[in-house]
Amino acid sequence: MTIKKIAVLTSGGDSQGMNAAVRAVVRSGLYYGLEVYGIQRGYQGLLNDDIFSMDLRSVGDIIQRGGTVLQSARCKEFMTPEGQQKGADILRKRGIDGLVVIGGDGSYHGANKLSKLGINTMALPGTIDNDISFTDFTIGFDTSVSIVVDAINKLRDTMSSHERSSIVEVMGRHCGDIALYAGLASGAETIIVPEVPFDMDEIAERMKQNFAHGKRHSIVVVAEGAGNGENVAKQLVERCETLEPRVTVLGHIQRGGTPTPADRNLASRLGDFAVRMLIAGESAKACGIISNELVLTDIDKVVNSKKEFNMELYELAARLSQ
Ligand SMILES: Nc1ncnc2c1ncn2[C@@H]1O[C@H](COP(=O)(O)OP(=O)(O)OP(=O)(O)O)[C@@H](O)[C@H]1O
Ligand SMILES: O=P(O)(O)OC[C@H]1O[C@](O)(CO)[C@@H](O)[C@@H]1O
Ligand SMILES: [Mg+2]
Repeated sequence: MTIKKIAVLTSGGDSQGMNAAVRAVVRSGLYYGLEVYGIQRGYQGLLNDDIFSMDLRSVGDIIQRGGTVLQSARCKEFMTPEGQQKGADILRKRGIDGLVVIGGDGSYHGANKLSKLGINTMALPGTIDNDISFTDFTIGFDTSVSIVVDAINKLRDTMSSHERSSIVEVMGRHCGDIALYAGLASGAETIIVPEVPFDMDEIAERMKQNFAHGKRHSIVVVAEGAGNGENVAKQLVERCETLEPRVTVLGHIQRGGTPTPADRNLASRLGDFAVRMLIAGESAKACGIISNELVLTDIDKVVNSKKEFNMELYELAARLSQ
């Protein structure tokens, strides 16, 4: 089948670089002679038939912008078989024969359902969480980690002056990658993630010992999926009242701001790849990057496997933070 019309949407939590990905899909699509449509507000916009034609100028001046010009949403109706059927019918009625979904694991599930209903679908990893398997990195993760590292640099200054401990809660509902990569890059003493069991007695004891041996401030990074910062601070004080922890919840700051060059380039490569693969007749695939090579994997396989946690990096961070 020759592809003529494609559409693109962004879904789930936004991520820095989604705009660069949308730009790449639109410009590559037009370059290869396709008609390209944008769907506003993710699957919600699809169900509302909120679909519009895009041209070269629709994606001008957005490569450097965080957020998503297509806007994003979490859509309950699309979780139902009836909602998914309605979405497929709308795409078919409009003659759209290829869909690019940019989003996280939940959005991938939605794309998988649409592909099972006969829609040619490509999924791009757009989430700060880095929780998608068959790709080393997701679009937005690098920017998010940079934001966390920048914040920890600042926290370190004041923690050092006052000889305190900083508890930094970062995003990652079920995935500790932001905590891991930001923790390693900022020399955090402790990294608490959902993938690795932790012992608060042991953490408090190590902090106490460190303090006694001259390391008089420390950084503890907690992924939200492993607990909340306030709770961690409370448990530490219960075990050692001299620790003086201060909690910072970085929250949605991690999802905003200009994407790093790494995220823009990843998004540009993946967006263009998705279009070329649709034209080549591929469908029901997830686009990713492994060892700097673009790779295509069945979406079904991706949504049914959990991303492997990088224990090597976790152990490295522990070795270097003594
Ligand atoms: N199992 C599913 N079947 C169909 N659609 C789904 C499914 N799970 C999620 N979706 C759709 O995808 C949307 C986005 O999913 P979710 O809220 O999990 O965010 P995400 O894409 O994982 O992004 P992030 O985790 O980065 O915020 C949901 O609101 C829903 O419309
Ligand atoms: O406030 P929202 O938009 O529901 O998003 C919060 C969640 O989305 C993510 O940031 C991913 O985008 C998670 O890490 C976080 O738990
Ligand atoms: Mg998700």
